[in-house]
Amino acid sequence: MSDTKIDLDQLLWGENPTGAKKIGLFFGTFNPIHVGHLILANYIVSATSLDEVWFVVTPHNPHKKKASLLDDHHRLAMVKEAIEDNIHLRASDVEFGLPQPNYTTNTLAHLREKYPEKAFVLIMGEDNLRSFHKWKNYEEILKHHKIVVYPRVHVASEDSTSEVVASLDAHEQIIKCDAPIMNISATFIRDAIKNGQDVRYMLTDPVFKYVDEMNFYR
Ligand SMILES: Nc1ncnc2c1ncn2[C@@H]1O[C@H](COP(=O)(O)OP(=O)(O)OP(=O)(O)O)[C@@H](O)[C@H]1O
Ligand SMILES: O=C(O)c1ccc[n+]([C@@H]2O[C@H](COP(=O)([O-])O)[C@@H](O)[C@H]2O)c1
Repeated sequence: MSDTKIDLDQLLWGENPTGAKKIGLFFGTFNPIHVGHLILANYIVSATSLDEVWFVVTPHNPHKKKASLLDDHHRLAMVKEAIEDNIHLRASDVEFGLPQPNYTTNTLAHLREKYPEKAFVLIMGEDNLRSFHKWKNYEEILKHHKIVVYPRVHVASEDSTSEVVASLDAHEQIIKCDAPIMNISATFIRDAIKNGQDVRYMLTDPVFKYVDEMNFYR
C-alpha cells in the first residue's frame, strides 16, 4: 500500500503533473450516503492532490435491482446535504440524464467530452476491484483513467484468485492507497432503521433528519 501524499501523487500524475483540474469520481447508489462514504472521500481528497471528489449518484447500477431504491432525487438531495460544508466534495447528477442502467464506461466518455479540461480518476473499494472485470468495457476504462483503490473488508470468492483479478491487482493504472476501513454499509443502515434502531451517528445530522422526517426505510 502507498503511504504518503508524495508517493500517491507520483503514482497518479508521474513526473509531469497535469495542469488540469483533478477530479476523483466516487460512483454509488448512496441509498443513503453514510459516514463510511464521507470519511473515505475526505481522506482521499486530502491524501492526494485531487482538487475535488465528486459523488456520482447512480440511478441504476447494472448489477443491482432498481426496485428497492429510493427516488434518485432524494438520494441526490441527501448527498448534497451531507457535503454542503466541504468545498472539496461535490454531488453529481450527471447519470440522471444518461441511458439506464448506468454503465460507468458511458458516463466516463460523457464526462471526458463535457469537461475536456479536467482529469478524472476513479475511486474504488478493493471489493469492487474483484469484480471490475465484469464491468462493461473495463479495459477501455483503464485505458483512459487511473483508479485509486482503497482497502475494504470483502469475502474471498473463486473470482478473487482468478488470473484476471491478479492482473488487475498489478495493473499500472491501479493505485492502491491506505485509508481507514469502516465496515458499515447502506444495507446495514436501512435494516437497522427497519428494526427501529437509532442510526444517528452513522449518518450526518442533516441526512439523519432528512431520513427521519421523510420516514424513509421503515
Ligand atoms: N464503509 C465504506 N467504506 C468505504 N467505501 C464504502 C463503504 N460503504 C460503501 N462503500 C463504497 O462506496 C461506493 C458507493 O456505495 P453504495 O452506495 O453502494 O453504498 P453501500 O453502503 O455499499 O450500499 P448498499 O449496502 O446499499 O450496497 C461503493 O463503491 C461501495 O463499495
Ligand atoms: O459499468 C458497469 O458495468 C458497472 C457494473 C457494476 C457497477 N457499476 C457502477 O459502480 C458504482 C458502484 O456501485 P455500488 O452499487 O457498489 O454503489 C455504481 O455507480 C454502478 O453503476 C458499473
